[in-house]
Amino acid sequence: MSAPTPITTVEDVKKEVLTIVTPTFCSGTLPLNRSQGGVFFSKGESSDASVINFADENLKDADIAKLVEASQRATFGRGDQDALKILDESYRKAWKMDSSQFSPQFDVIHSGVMDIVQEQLLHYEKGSVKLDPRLYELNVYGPGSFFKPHVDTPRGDDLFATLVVVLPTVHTGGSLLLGKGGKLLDFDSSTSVYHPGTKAPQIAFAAFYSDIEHEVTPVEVGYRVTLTYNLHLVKTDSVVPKEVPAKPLQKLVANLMKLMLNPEVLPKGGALGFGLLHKYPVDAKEVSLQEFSGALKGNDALVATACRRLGMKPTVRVVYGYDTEECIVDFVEGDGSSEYGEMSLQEMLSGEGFRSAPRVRDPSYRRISDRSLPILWVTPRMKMMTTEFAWSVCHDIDRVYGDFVLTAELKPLRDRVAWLVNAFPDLKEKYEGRLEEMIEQAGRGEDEDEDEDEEDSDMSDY
Ligand SMILES: O=C(O)CCC(=O)C(=O)O
Ligand SMILES: [Fe+2]
Repeated sequence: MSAPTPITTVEDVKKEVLTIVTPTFCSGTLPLNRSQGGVFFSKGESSDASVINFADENLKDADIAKLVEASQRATFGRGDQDALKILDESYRKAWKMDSSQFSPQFDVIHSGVMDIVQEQLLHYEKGSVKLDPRLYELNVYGPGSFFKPHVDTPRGDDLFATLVVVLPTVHTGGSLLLGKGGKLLDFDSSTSVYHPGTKAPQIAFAAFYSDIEHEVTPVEVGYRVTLTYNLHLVKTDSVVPKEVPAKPLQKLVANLMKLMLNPEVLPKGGALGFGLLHKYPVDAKEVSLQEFSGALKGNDALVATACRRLGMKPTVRVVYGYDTEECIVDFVEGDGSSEYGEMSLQEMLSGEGFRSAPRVRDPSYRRISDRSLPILWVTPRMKMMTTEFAWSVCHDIDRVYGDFVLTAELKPLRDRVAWLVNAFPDLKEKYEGRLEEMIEQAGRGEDEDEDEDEEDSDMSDY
């Protein structure tokens, strides 16, 4: 039997990256004791507080009506500025209380909810980050209340996910649908806020990356009461040991490895490019780009981890586009100057003197380097100059969701095969000498092209 072919194509890897589904949400239920069921609240200015206990099996709609009385009509945000919050009951019809007005006894950390959420949503990310839950609002959805499809406002660069805790009340309707039309999850909390056997009150929770589209379908009967938390990314000193789910990662590593071994794939080196599947908050006002310091979500984190395992350093970059031109720039340290001389990003995006050559900056240089690397796109890239971005610049909004790409530098064939053989000793055996043959061939090719290479090294076109 002859040795297997150690190659795969970009199309194969693309198909794989796009079909792996790392969870983008998680949901569950937890019993609610009386000692955790109380919610204290005040009527705004007034200092007398009332309390309702949601673990009380005899809780009546009339009790919840008191909560409604102390609440305001819910607005929704455009951008992260309160001045831009809009009251539009054709879009969101519900009541809300800001976190300054109420205090739940329920503890989202000690109850264990955050452990579950972190485990699921930080799946493939390094163990040095965790999610900090910040209580945001209490919402009451009565009969006819709903929230149309939206993504949550990117409050701060570190907003990562949203957690909704549904308190036990008798109601029907009011499903949380994740993904367009609920294609990811139809979370009908009305059927899970009481234990199916014992009928004991319990909370139902769902957490999801904040850039995922979601909606709440109309409540039909009763009240649906929720606590919402913004889950912010924070660094931790204590590195949490993690068990990374092995299967999808192993499969992707194996496939990417075969792509690296394909002599037709960037034999002289370059970079693999992946359009990220999720969006991340960016500061729309910052003309000098800042380093991406966040954690990656779901499949994006999986791709970065797979690249790292194969010795390719993944970097998150941004693609700016204007008209038909585009360029890829790195993040600079934020000293006020852009990559493009003294030009601001806005000026750059408005077309004045825009540099159209897509380039990858060598990470070891402060300025964009003259060395441009060809990029082979595995998954399609998005452009940053979206209508949302333009809207934010015009309307003075601080943060928007941006589209990012991940690039992983690919060494010339000879070097990368040598690296792989060293890191994965069983490769040699598996491909029975074919790798040496390939290295030799690649070496010959490089020698032949050398002169030509030097001449056009600044001008390589993609
Ligand atoms: O109540 C829910 O399930 C989700 C509410 C929501 O989308 C929000 O408050 O932004
Ligand atoms: Fe939302």
